[in-house]
Amino acid sequence: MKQIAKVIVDVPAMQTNRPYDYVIPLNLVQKLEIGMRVEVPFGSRSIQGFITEIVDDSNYDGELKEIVRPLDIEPVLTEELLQLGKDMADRIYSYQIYCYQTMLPTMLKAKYSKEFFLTDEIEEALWFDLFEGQDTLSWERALEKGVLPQLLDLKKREKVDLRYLVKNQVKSKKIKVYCSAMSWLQIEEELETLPKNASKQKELLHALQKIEDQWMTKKEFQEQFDLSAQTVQTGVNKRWLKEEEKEVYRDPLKNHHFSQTENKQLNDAQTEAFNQVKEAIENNEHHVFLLKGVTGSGKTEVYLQLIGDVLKKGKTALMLVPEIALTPQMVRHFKERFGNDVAVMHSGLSAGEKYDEWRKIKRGEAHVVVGARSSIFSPVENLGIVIIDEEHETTYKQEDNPRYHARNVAIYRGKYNQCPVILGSATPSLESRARAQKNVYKLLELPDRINAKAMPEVQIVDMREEFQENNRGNFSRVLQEKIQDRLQKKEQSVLLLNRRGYSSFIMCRDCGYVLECPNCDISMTFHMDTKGMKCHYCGHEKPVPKTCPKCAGHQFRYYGTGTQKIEKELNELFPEARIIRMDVDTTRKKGAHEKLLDAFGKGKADILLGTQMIAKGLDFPNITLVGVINADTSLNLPDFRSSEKTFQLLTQVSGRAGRADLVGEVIVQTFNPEHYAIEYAKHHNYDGFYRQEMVLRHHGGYPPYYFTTQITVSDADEKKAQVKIYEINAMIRKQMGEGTIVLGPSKSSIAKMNNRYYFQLLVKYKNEPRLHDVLTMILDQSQKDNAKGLYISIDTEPVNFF
Ligand SMILES: Nc1ncnc2c1ncn2[C@@H]1O[C@H](COP(=O)(O)OP(=O)(O)OP(=O)(O)O)[C@@H](O)[C@H]1O
Ligand SMILES: [Zn+2]
Ligand SMILES: [Zn+2]
Repeated sequence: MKQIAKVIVDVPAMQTNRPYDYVIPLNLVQKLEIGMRVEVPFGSRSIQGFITEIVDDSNYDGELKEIVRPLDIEPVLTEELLQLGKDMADRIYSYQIYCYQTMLPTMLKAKYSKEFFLTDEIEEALWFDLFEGQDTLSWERALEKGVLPQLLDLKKREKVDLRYLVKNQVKSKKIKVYCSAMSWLQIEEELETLPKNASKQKELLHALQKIEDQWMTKKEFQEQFDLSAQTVQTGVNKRWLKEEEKEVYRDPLKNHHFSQTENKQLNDAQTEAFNQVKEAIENNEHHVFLLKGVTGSGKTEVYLQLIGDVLKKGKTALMLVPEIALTPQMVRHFKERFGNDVAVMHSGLSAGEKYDEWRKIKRGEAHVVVGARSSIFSPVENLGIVIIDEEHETTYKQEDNPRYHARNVAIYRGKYNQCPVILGSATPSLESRARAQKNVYKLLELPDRINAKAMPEVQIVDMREEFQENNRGNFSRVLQEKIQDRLQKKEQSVLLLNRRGYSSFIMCRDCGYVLECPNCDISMTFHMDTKGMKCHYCGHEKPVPKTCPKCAGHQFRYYGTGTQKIEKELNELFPEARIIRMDVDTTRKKGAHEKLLDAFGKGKADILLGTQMIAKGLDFPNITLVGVINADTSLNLPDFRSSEKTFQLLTQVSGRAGRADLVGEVIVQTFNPEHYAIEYAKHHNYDGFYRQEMVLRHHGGYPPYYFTTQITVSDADEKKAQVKIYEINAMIRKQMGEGTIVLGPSKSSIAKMNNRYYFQLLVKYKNEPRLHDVLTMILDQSQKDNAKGLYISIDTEPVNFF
């Protein structure tokens, strides 16, 4: 019987954003499944695609081409993910192919070679025929021999499997493991033959009697039985131990030891929150819960117990954490509770590690996924709960195409699986809080810290006064005193340098010239470590000029304060203090982030100085002082969310102080002490902030009162981009209803980037059912321009305004 596969092809364009029909070759009928990748002819070439549907008939009039070959032996996308990709592409004006590719680990996107391997015994004749007497068979060889259909059959019978080998030869990882080569009795005999003084070897033999047929690495052997490497090697040489190679998952946490933790006794507020969600789990009901709990209120424990509950039902759980909060401390909570049932996904993993974690999830070997934004696409089945911690974080929105928001994807998956979604935060986004107000989300609150611990006292320091009194440094006198005090008491301090919306640049003292990037419309940033200038948008680098390009003056002024400069100042003020600095420079190396935090946790430093990345998730008992060096920089951004972001940052970082027995204290230095974001943060008053900010948003016509969609046009030719944005502007204005506001067109605030010119338009609306069609049409019509290098991008609910 003839079968047709509908395939989304790897041609990201509006016209090709729909399935194409291909005939399934006869020998693959009944063997291909939806969600598999296939190679298909397209025009004159061969490309990759995803099967989204298999049908008996095609409406296509012309002659259909055949699928060239499958690229997988089992689906890489589930039915749910296929559907999600389709809906998502439409909602966020992207292409299905982009959405599907985003869902997969890089290893599956990269170029790869593949091999079949035996997982079970097969008939000898077949073994010789297919595998030529070997354990593995490369994919190419299988194609050459034309035996793919037979292999797929064997796969169905669970006799063979396929593994991917990346071009650069990162194979599945193998390690050597050892096991006793002798029976208990044989060992007894061996013991008799040993001389009296061979005590080490005897120890080894006794150890072997204990492990029986358990396989271990040499290292495990040494550690478990307290033996030296040499002794173990003797055992190998004497053939007391037999050796074997074992395929292992690359375990990014291999050096960590996790001891099992038990559920904590929940307090009243935790219990109440837990029960409400549990009810939804019991009834297989989809609800979105907003768990608003002050810092240190024990949100994590609630997540843990809910996940435990879901696992007991044989279901799976997705736990999202912002990338920078995905610290070992965070992961540890989950590993300690659920052990190997947890897969961890974040950008710090190598491609191989990510692929291995993904496979664990796909195969159902891990039921809990803890990860950053993109792990919302994990191929879990039978989903029982989705949790998004720190739900207010803007990094949950991807800024490149596909511009999805993990929160929306979470809700989609929650609906699809009829399971609850929890959005947790001490400082919920205004959008989420407002939805809870309208009962779209259910509000759950943890108003107090665990054990009724007090919130830390926050003191605001007016830096203008410091200035007037001739303190030109970055540390106010109070903050200096407090740091000194902590040093004496051997307690720890955390200092935050707010770098949001902030850059350091150099300016000519004589003429005021500021060095700008030649490709972009932005001043270049000065980097202390390399003593060079760099453009943050295109990466262009330059040495610091010796003379001013404009007036040939020799003197430059350095603006802005980097963490290095602050560290230097700290060193001068407190020569005896041990300082750990955490910023992009000190955390670039893999594992550095974790090492630094670990050292701080172990008390190897008195002060942790860092950027935003230290504001979250730290739960160290000895931190009693938090200092915010500059609260204001993020207040001055041309973004209607600048107050919200500042309030969130201050609240989060304050939350690091006094979480255990010691009382915590916070010093916030600012040039705007009367700003409401700072005032409310001082009093830990989220609700007050929420009310005032809502009034302002209402007046300004901003979210959550309005939806926003931003349209950006860019081209290497400024004129062309400008003409296009005016065209779009006219089209939109003509069709939009009353009450919809169109702002612009205007130059983007970074009007030139990487030698391309940017223009934008912002549409604000409450209810605009036609907008979607109009925008889709605009994208449709822009195909020709696209080929000539003019790009239109549409961002729904942008989170960063520049
Ligand atoms: N029911 C409980 N009994 C005792 N200790 C608890 C309980 N629940 C949580 N804790 C402990 O309280 C501390 C704070 O909890 P947790 O880190 O989960 O707070 P959080 O709400 O996630 O805070 P943040 O938003 O600041 O990250 C942790 O050390 C945790 O182990
Ligand atoms: Zn000059
Ligand atoms: Zn640049």
